[in-house]
Amino acid sequence: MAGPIYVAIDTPRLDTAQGLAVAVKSHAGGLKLGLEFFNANGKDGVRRMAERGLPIFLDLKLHDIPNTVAKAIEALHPLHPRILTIHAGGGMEMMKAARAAAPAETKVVGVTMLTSLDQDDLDRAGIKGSPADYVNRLTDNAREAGLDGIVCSGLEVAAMKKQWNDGFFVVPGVRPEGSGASGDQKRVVTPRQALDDGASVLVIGRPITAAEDPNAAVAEIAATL
Ligand SMILES: O=c1ccn([C@@H]2O[C@H](COP(=O)(O)O)[C@@H](O)[C@H]2O)c(=O)[nH]1
Repeated sequence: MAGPIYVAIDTPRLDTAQGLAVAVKSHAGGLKLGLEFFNANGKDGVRRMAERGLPIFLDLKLHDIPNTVAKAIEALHPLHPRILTIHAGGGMEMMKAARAAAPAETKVVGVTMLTSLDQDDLDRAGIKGSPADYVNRLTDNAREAGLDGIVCSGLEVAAMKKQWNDGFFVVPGVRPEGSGASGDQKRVVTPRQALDDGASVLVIGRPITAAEDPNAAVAEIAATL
């Protein structure tokens, strides 16, 4: 892997996505494609992005019954994603089915608590305890189910790494020092902090893709790591 930064290419436009891939290529470790891109461009779009030569992280956050998730993952086999997300809240059987359905070379990681949520969101959902407690419970389940790792915020990654040393930790909600408002992200840390605390991969989107010069933006972030 060239580096820990996976750039979130969140656009429905294939030409824009390809332009961004070219712009960030020398400092990115991979490209993260999510629902916005996948729903607009499908598997062919993913193949076109893979032609750029960077590993592909398919962030589809699958969340359904075990059979449906397993079949959905089988349908993605031809794409050979390096990383694939499911929701850790989908239950033990679903996570086991997901891991079993994915190729060995794909890291299957469980989204614990979205970085756009905070304590208030947990309270409203009737979930007891703090974000740290909730992430901890779901991480234990993901590990027991045989997943490769989890998605969590940089606020939790140090504690999760401590208890799961060889886990694979994907950290979104990353904002460079002094980048101002964090928008819809509520649990946010800097790239340096996330990496120091044990992140395997940093997912960074808008601070790079919305910059006037995405290449300069990713280079600047990479220089802090
Ligand atoms: O908990 C999560 C899980 C996934 N994401 C995804 O990461 C990127 C973040 O983009 P930014 O522009 O850097 O905020 C985006 O694609 C999300 O779908 C997340 O943010 N939090």
